[in-house]
Amino acid sequence: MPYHRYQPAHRRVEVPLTERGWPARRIEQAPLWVPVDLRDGNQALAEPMDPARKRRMFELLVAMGFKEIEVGYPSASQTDFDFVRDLAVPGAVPEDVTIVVFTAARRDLIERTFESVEGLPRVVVHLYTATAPTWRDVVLGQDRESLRALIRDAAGHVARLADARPGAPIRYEFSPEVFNLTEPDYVLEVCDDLTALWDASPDRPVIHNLPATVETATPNVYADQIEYMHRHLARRDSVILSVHPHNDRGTGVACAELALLAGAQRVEGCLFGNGERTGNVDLVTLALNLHSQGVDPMLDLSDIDAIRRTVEHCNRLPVPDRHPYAGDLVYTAFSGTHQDAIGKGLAHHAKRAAELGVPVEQAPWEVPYLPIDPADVGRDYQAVIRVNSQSGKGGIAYLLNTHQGLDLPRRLQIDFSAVVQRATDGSGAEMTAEELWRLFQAAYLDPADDGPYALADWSTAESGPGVHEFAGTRRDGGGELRGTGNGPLSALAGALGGIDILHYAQHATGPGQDSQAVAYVEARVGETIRWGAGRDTSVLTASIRALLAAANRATADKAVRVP
Ligand SMILES: CC(=O)SCCNC(=O)CCNC(=O)[C@H](O)C(C)(C)COP(=O)(O)OP(=O)(O)OC[C@H]1O[C@@H](n2cnc3c(N)ncnc32)[C@H](O)[C@@H]1OP(=O)(O)O
Ligand SMILES: CC(C)C(=O)C(=O)O
Repeated sequence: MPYHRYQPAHRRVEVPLTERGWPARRIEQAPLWVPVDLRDGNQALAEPMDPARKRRMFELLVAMGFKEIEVGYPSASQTDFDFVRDLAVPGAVPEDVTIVVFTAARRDLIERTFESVEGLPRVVVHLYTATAPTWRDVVLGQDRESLRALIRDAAGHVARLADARPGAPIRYEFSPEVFNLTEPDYVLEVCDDLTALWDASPDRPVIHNLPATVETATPNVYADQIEYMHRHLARRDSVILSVHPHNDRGTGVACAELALLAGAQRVEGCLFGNGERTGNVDLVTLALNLHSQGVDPMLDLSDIDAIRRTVEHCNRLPVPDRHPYAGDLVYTAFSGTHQDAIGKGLAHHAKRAAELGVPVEQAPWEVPYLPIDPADVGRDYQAVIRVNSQSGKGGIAYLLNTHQGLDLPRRLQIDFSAVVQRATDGSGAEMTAEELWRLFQAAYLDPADDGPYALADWSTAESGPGVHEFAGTRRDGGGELRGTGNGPLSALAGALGGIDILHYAQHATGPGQDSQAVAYVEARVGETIRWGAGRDTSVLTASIRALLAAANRATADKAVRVP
């Protein structure tokens, strides 16, 4: 691999920051969020959004609570232009939402941009020009001074058109594209020029948006760059410092978070990280990271699956199964020890909520392996634990408990887990809760009717105080079984002869009189120990069937048939 062809970030741009405040700070409030799905996200799609998709995306962003939304690059295409014009229809944009439109620093494009926003009451015009040396030299053919003059000229044109516009004033945004590879002193010169030219003030601040257009360094480098700007930008109280990280190194979220520590107030990004190449920073992850720290993200993400479906429809791109907070598998544990911990954690959580007298969804969250309560984003617990060959007894017991109301004794959990292992190792596939239940039935319930002790009929009677009789007829023609004991079950054990009951448990599978009883018996026949289970509306029948199942299994030692 020719790694020697590449320069480390610190050799490409030096940040003259000698001491830094960001490592010691905490994020205590949400930044201003600005989704750029309809512009930066859209321009990265093989098939850009059609008007209907743009509309759906816009409505989603409004419903989620975004207050500033970049809606397009109206001078770039008729679709974008028309979409902005549609938003100019009275009532199309809620009163607390501001529209951002994007333009390069070219007079013709700027003029078209202003045409598009005619009649829109709250608008930010977002002007951009690449400022990094390679872009200056190779793409734009400008040196530092001529490019600075070009930007000033374009910004002046923006200001003139804004001044000439009747009605509500326009706000201004500038992005020195590829900020992260631009000399810091040059960024300051260019941005300070515009702060002055646009006459920014605390009540009409200018937005300076500092993009990591192509992410090239570790997030601490970006944080240093942002802190440097935060400390040195002129009229700082008249500037909203914004960041716009991309994700080329996979650390866009970290860049945004460290940038906030370093003084950034506003973040541009896309839902689920759509955008050029590896994408823009993911606003959903950023917002839910805040949520998970007890900070109000100021966005409604309570139905993450609905949001995801809309975004997938608009972008025609899937959100991966492992995507933070939103992927299909991110609240799911397959592995045994994780399942065990989650199962215990959820039980503990329910108990704690009851002790505090609050609903479970209000109780403080501290469940192992789940950074947030899936219910916060509209996910249920059904998919939290799923079973495959990596699963242990905890997860298996959890599924049988939540789906069938079974509360398996610990040794039966261990026993059944080996049965599941054999089945999943054999198939290599995941086992659904329904399949797990069928396997449990085949292993522990059905053997009551399959073996030497399968009975055609049976009855019990109390022949005297503490004296119980059992009588039954074997199905295989092996004659009658009769026994006496101090309870019906010991009477059956007596009838079977040579069988010890090592463990017995029973419980109802749900509340109410109609719920079924389930009984578990661990029995020894000679050297062989086997579990059996029974389920019936009668506790007695469930118990008798559990012992018959254990006896049949121990005697016949049948291999479990995987259904
Ligand atoms: C990082 C970002 O996301 S930046 C946004 C990128 N988004 C897009 O490009 C999507 C929409 N763009 C478009 O539809 C087109 O590029 C248009 C309509 C804006 C312009 O189209 P064209 O006039 O055909 O120009 P083209 O697409 O080839 O762009 C390159 C030209 O723009 C110039 N240019 C690039 N960026 C800028 C800028 N910020 N300000 C001024 N000029 C610029 C280049 O120097 C080049 O000029 P040249 O042709 O004289 O060499
Ligand atoms: C020009 C800015 C805002 C941008 O899209 C980028 O640098 O990625």
